[in-house]
Amino acid sequence: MVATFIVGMLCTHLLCFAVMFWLISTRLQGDKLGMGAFAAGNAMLGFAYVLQLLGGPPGWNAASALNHTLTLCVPLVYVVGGLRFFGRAAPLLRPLLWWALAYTAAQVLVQWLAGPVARYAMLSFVSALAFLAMTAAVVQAMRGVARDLRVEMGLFALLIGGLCLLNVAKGVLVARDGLQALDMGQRLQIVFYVYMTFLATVLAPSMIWLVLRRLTDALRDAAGRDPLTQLLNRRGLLAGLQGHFSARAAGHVRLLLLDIDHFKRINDTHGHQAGDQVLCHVAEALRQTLRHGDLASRTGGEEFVVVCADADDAGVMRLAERLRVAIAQQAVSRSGAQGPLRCTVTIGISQVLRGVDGVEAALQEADAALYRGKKAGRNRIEWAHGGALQQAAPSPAVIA
Ligand SMILES: Nc1nc2c(ncn2[C@@H]2O[C@H](COP(=O)(O)OP(=O)(O)OP(=O)(O)O)[C@@H](O)[C@H]2O)c(=O)[nH]1
Repeated sequence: MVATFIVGMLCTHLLCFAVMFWLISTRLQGDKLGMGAFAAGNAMLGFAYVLQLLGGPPGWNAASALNHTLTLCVPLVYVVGGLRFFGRAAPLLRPLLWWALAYTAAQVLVQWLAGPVARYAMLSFVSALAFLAMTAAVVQAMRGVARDLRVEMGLFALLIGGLCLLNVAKGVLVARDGLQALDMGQRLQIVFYVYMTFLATVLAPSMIWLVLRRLTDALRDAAGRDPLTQLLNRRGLLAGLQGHFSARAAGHVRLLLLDIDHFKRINDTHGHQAGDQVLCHVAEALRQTLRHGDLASRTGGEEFVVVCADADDAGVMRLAERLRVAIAQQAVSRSGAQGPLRCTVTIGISQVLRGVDGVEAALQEADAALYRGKKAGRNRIEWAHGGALQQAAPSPAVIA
């Protein structure tokens, strides 16, 4: 009676969360974060328990065979959901059909050759193997794709590992005591159902928490990025600087303010679309040239700010020069049969910055230096404390 009540609650729980996962997946556009697969997995497991409740005592019939196949398909469906959550394009329907067919055939064979006890023991041992593989996969993910979700993944590994052990114990009991070990009133069965209910109670809300985390991270990231170049915007730049200075071993930084030369002329001569391509070209040059730990942002129309971390004067100068040359030398990639287009930048470098409080002042210093560079002929680098350290080779700002 107690076991029947627990399994009834478990079914309700699994089916309710199946509906919730499905509803979430319908609200997500593009990346569904595996919610469709998790909904299917919950629905299949819930249906398997409904079959168990309605099917009566263990034995060989269609409901029991379907129950076993469904139960064994669920780990596969959850694995596919997990892969999709982490951005892998994992197919579901075809592998699921093959797996269901293979396991149903194995059931018929084992039932025919060794009888029902062997078939039930097989379900427990194969389930244990599947959960062992899932635990190993979750632990592996903690070192790779799920590095930012270590705590959550650790909890999942622990819970799925427990399920693996319970299945081993159940398989051993079935092999030793026969089908009576599966009586719903047996102690291990009750422990099993309570554990499953606990899992369903903990794992389903955890999944929703993970989706929420992913969505809020994506929102924060989008709010801090420039949609055209995918570099940070001003808000992202400030957040990046805050992150840098809040680290215990944070060193000083310098700000490099880059402004594309005669950008208005590029727009006027080649059109706004070409202007946008030039902006993307500069952004790409920044991405390719900067070191890990430096930050690149587009803070205004044709204005970029680079944060150069922990470098001495010579290092900052080398970086600025590499940027200037990279932008000037590579032609802007343009669609269609248009001729090559090049651009140059003028760069102003701020004094050393040791905390976020000084950002506005540092930007003003870099801006004043940049202004001097523009006045002095463009395509050059100027320090905030005066004096051009690099006189650029004269080159036309735009060669069309
Ligand atoms: N294509 C494109 N143009 C933009 C964007 N944002 C601002 N602009 C244009 O950038 C131009 C900036 O021109 P100016 O500030 O006069 O500067 P400049 O022509 O680069 O001259 P110097 O900086 O003195 O070399 C303006 O024509 C803006 O319309 C954008 O997102 N895309």
